[in-house]
Amino acid sequence: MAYDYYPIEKLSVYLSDDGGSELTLFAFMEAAKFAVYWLPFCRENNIIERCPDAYFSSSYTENSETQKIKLMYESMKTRIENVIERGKVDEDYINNDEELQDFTKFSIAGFTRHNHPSIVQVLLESGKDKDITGHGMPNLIYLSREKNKSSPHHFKAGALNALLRVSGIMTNAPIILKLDCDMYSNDPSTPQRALCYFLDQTLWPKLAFVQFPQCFHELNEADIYASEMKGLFHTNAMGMDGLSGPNYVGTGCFFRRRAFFGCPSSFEQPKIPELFPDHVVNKPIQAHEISRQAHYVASCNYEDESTWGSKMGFRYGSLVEDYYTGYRLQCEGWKSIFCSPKRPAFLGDIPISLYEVVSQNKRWSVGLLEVAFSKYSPLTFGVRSMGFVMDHCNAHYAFWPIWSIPIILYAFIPQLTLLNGVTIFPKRSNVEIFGDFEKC
Ligand SMILES: O=c1ccn([C@@H]2O[C@H](COP(=O)(O)OP(=O)(O)O[C@H]3O[C@H](CO)[C@@H](O)[C@H](O)[C@H]3O)[C@@H](O)[C@H]2O)c(=O)[nH]1
Ligand SMILES: [Mn+2]
Repeated sequence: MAYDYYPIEKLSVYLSDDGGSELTLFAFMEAAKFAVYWLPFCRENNIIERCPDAYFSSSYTENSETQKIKLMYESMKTRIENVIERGKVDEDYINNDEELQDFTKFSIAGFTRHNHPSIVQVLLESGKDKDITGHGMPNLIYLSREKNKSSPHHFKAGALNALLRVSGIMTNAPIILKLDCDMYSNDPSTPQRALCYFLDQTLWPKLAFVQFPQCFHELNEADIYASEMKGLFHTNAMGMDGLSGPNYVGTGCFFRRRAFFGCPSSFEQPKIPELFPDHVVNKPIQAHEISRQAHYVASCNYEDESTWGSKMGFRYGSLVEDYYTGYRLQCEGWKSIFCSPKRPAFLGDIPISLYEVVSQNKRWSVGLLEVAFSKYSPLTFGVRSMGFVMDHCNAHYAFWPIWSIPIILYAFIPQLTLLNGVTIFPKRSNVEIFGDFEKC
């Protein structure tokens, strides 16, 4: 919300809560109340570190103003932590009837994270809500899509498609930033950087997304599990940027809304005209009609008999919806750009325990193999759609899990042969080639 973006009223922040938790809604209500102080504070003091947590742990100038806002931030944090500890939002944390009504939606009979109606909650409305200096605030909207056990939810890709549609109904901005909940924005000028590419007339017709690298904070010095993934997020992306562009890596990526509706030359029509990417919303986001439609497009059966997940939106069928979606967009002829400024645009959390690393790698491996052995495999489909070199880059990812076989063999066989006295590596004297090298 604190981006350097003018006019700020054109910015809308959507939060997807796939867990359907009143605690998350409470945290966001608190964040909205704090934001009316924090945004003018950042603007007037030219703060670069706009994530409050990062700002207060940096070496900032202490004065009465910073002390006051820090106190506010700390008390907000304590309130949220208390609510999380209790596991529910008690009455003493609810300020008025309106808030009470919002929270009762979570206490209807049978409400669980896997089974509940869709909840769309406008926490801030641009044009109406102002900060303490009278400047406008961006829109802030909470969404928990409908879930029930009989409809497939398609994990993160499903959540993102619901977000795409709800944001389409409410504001329908042509450019979308997708950010994971474990990342924060580290540079207030990032939207300008991305927009420079989108506004370039030579790139525009085929440009689908601008990807920033995933960078992490709190990396331990040795990074013993090699979680920084420099090869994946930096080196390979830079190379692919010289071809059709990098892959989408799930977060820190600016998309053009149009890219989710078919290839550059043919448009895939959504069911309702309000979801067309060029539709201009001319009703306030709290209007009854908008709210009704937002609930409708966030419902479980909205996608029935539609091409959402196959030809439209984020693609279903792989646990790595990011790789799969980026790859399919490139197959359709879309291009992408890699933007890696000196100051990281986003910073995120990294898995730090062995258990987390193993489960992340397992998830990625299963997801990549799902693509490798699907009808859209880079070996068959990709190579025809994007040419050999670009496809080779994508195939390198899809078949990456197969590396585990030689690595496991290499990890065990030398020890086993050593214990059993078997020689597997050639003896130096047995190999002619060494002799030849020596002669050289
Ligand atoms: O059913 C789900 C599962 C996940 N998420 C969200 O997905 C995001 C990423 O999940 P995380 O646990 O952080 O996974 P990572 O392994 O760190 O994610 C990497 O790998 C994922 C799969 O390729 C990508 O989606 C991520 O963007 C990428 O950072 C989070 O914001 C979650 O809230 C959902 O919304 N619904
Ligand atoms: Mn993550």
